[in-house]
Amino acid sequence: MAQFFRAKAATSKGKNIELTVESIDHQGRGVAKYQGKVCFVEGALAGECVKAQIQQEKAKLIIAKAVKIVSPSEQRVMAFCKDYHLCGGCQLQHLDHTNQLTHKHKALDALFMKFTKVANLPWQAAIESESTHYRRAARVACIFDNKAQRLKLGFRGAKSKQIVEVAQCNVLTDPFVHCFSQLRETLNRHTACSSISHIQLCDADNGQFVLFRHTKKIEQKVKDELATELKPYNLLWDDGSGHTAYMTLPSYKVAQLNFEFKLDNFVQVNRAVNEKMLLQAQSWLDLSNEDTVLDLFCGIGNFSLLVAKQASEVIGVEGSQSSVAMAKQNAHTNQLNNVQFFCFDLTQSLSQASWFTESLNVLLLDPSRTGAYEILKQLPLIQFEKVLYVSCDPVTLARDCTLLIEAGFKLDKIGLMNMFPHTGHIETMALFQRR
Ligand SMILES: C[S@@+](CC[C@H](N)C(=O)[O-])C[C@H]1O[C@@H](n2cnc3c(N)ncnc32)[C@H](O)[C@@H]1O
Repeated sequence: MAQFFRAKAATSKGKNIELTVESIDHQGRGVAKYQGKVCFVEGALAGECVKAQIQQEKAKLIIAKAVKIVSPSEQRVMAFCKDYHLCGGCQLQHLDHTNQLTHKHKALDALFMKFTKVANLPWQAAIESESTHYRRAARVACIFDNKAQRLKLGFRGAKSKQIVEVAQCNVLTDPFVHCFSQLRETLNRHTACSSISHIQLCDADNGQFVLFRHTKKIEQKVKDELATELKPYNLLWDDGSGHTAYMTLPSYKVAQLNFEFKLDNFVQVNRAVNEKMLLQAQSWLDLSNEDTVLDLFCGIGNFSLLVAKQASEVIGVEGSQSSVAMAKQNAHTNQLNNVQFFCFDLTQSLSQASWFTESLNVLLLDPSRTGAYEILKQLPLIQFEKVLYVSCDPVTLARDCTLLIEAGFKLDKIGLMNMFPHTGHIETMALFQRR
């Protein structure tokens, strides 16, 4: 076959350009134009003039990072974390807290307009918590640095595998704000800890849990020494075999219900927002003992158990076997007999779903970021009177809502839940009623 010479495209990566930022997108990035291309600028705010460094250039768009703010916006504030510009955890610390919510509203307005053509959304008051010390669970990355002969631990840098060795993190709840130096020093006293690949922190209602994921065997003697050195944390070990021995399960309480979980289950990380979110769901749904609720992506039963207190029957569906087991256990210990849980991959065909019945009349769904398009496309939506969509991704929410609107539902209420202040995450609750 003939071989043609193809010159390499000139790369603009690393080039500094000057931009005037027009708006910010749903991920909190500045949006500007450069030589006819749309340019997304990390760390830049609407109205600012910035010097930015190109990270990536494609046919129609450029990804860049602000390196100098030439004329700052009035909404710009000093980040409260000294590692903010390196750490990938927060993206909006440079935007003042009240304007973060305004930005998230505008982003959703724009996405709903784009996908559903619905304007003037029926906004309700946002659910909020303290803007710092709100995060009860986090994952800490670890790597053994061969050159320095020590275990490094911290958070991954923005879009990078590098570990930023933070000294403290003020979005974590109090017990874990300063845990990093203690963990670093203690683990580095034990050579056996060099194979720890990550650590999960969880500030549950019944204590603080720290799970170490490791790839090589760690002797019980070392684990016992660490348990003493890292008191009062409850230490847990995961060697990748899928079996972690729990003396006590972590748990949280909402409205007199007790939820136990394991650290591989999904739990909402902002305790205050979770509680308000559940109570808002209960109030918006306004269920009676004639309602039969389908709770899709139900996790450990966070919503299912609360709605089971009012509805006649609840069916919870979830893909993680371990979460389903916890959901069943939680229903049992909270003495709720009108709720059943099923393990099912909701991207699969509904014809395989033994849990589906025609008597279901209320739909609640809380999918992960990929949304719920596959299952919404298959469900006979006509049988539902109300749909409550809890979302952690505004793009998939707006996309999926087109299916609900096409099926004859009207958006009745929508509200932000500021689950992750200072980050680009946008969490939303939307209630649809049959027209
Ligand atoms: C955002 S969490 C919500 C969990 C629960 N509603 C809560 O409030 O804690 C999304 C849940 O969907 C589950 N999930 C993700 N993809 C799924 C799929 N394809 N099929 C079934 N469940 C899935 C995850 O395991 C997770 O528990």
